[in-house]
Amino acid sequence: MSIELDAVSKSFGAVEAIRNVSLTIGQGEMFGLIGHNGAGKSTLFKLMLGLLPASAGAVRMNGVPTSSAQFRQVRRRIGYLPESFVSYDNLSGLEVLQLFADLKQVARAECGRVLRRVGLAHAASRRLHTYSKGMRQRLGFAQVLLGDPELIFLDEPTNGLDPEGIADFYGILHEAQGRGATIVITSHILADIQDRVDRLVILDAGKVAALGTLADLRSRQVLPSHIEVRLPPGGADKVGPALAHLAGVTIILDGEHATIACAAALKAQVVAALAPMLLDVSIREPSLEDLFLGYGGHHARAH
Ligand SMILES: Nc1ncnc2c1ncn2[C@@H]1O[C@H](COP(=O)(O)OP(=O)(O)OP(=O)(O)O)[C@@H](O)[C@H]1O
Repeated sequence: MSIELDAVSKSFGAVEAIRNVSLTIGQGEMFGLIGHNGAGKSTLFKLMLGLLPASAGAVRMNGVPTSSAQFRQVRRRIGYLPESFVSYDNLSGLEVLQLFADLKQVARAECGRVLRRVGLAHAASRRLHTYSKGMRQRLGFAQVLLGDPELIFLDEPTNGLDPEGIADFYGILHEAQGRGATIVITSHILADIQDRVDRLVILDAGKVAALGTLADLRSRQVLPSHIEVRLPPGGADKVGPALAHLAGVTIILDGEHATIACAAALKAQVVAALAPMLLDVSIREPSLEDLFLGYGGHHARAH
């Protein structure tokens, strides 16, 4: 399913939570939504789900406006995991899932398969109050998967999951993507999302600060690459002279280690110039965290 936002704005009284956002998410895409606290991520999700009406502009799914009567039919094909998945503590995992199956008009027989898929088969008959945070999150994810949705919205889905849980989770998402599902995901764990989404948008105070693939975002911002080297005793003194012919290179010396920041286009020349004296070298490309801070995510530090 494709999603189209056409000049969408949303105000709550004087607060402009979303300002003139236009973007298209293609069918089968894994799309990331990044932004600091209060940037408007949850509001944008709710607008896309048709849970909130836009103050201006239009949201369409496969061409169907979320404000139209036909959207009820489209909504059946959507799976949604809210930021905090709360359910009935006195029910078992299986009972909770059966409740969701009934609400979604999906056969209850699907519940066992989905519980197995998220690794909860062993705990199906245990009451929810005995579940850990990660198990609850897995159950929330199981609820999303019921009925093989064509569009999956996940708000901070890896909260509470351990590294194995996160890997399982993305494995399942890739299966869904393989059968053509479109996936929209928010995360504060930037390192977690950066190698997994096809494209992403960075929201800043309700506006699109950046939109594209990670490579697009990196190339537009021209952030430096960092080359970290280990040198033999006395090597540090030779780094400056060896790189003197290259413009725009910053060198930080720390004993036998040096970090050289330079434009991506200069990496090979820096390494070649230092090659005779290198004991070890590693290159760190700008991370999503670096991009996020550069595109306005610095506000996140205040929270
Ligand atoms: N129902 C509401 N009434 C009034 N203001 C709201 C409402 N919902 C959101 N806002 C405001 O809209 C802005 C965007 O909030 P939103 O929850 O979308 O941000 P977010 O990016 O999801 O933040 P977080 O990362 O903290 O969950 C904030 O200033 C928030 O206070």
